[in-house]
Amino acid sequence: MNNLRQQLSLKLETLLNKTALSITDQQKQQLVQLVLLLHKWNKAYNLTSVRDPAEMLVKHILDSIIVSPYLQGSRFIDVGTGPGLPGLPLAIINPDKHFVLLDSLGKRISFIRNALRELGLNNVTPVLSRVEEFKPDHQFDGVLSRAFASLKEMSRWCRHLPHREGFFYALKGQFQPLEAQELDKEFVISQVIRLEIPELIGERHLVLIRIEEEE
Ligand SMILES: C[S@@+](CC[C@H](N)C(=O)[O-])C[C@H]1O[C@@H](n2cnc3c(N)ncnc32)[C@H](O)[C@@H]1O
Repeated sequence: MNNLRQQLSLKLETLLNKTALSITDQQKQQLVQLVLLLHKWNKAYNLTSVRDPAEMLVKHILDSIIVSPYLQGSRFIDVGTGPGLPGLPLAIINPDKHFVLLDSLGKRISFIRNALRELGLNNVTPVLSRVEEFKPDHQFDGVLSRAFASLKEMSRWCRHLPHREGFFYALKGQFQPLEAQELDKEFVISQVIRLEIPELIGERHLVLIRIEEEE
């Protein structure tokens, strides 16, 4: 395991050098620890179809933290987070922001609770709920999602979650302009950002959506 930890640390360093992201040594160790936990619990909990830990670094860790420079505000919710993606890697590198990680599957939330203890993170609240039924005390600066639902479904189901100036941040492969046309009238796409992820084959996009309320 120590050998694997070293290999992953070296690979993470190489990947990060190809990005503009700057993170502390402790955060790098926590990201590697998260991959080791995903690898360890994957068989029992069926957390991800990616089995190879080195591939997890690219497809899960880099793919999550690459969003960090675009986040505006301090309170976020990651809906349909699964094993905490993109929320857990983002929480690791943004200790000053708070993340609610929500999923309707108990096993995935159990994994996240266990990971929080192992990683010593205190800026994350795991929530077991269907998103449509979740009633937060306060609305959020941002609603994150990755591999969750179409833009139309996600925006409808999560309409109650962002505050007036908040954004939806949808992390996707290809961006289809047709998906934008299908959105309900009050949802407006404010930005589509093409993301560059080292060693990842295929396109990645971050779609920012806001709600335009009628006067
Ligand atoms: C394909 S997984 C994606 C997980 C993670 N975001 C990722 O990128 O790896 C979709 C997740 O959404 C959750 N989910 C689906 N419908 C949901 C709902 N209505 N409310 C909350 N979670 C939901 C599922 O349990 C599953 O963990």
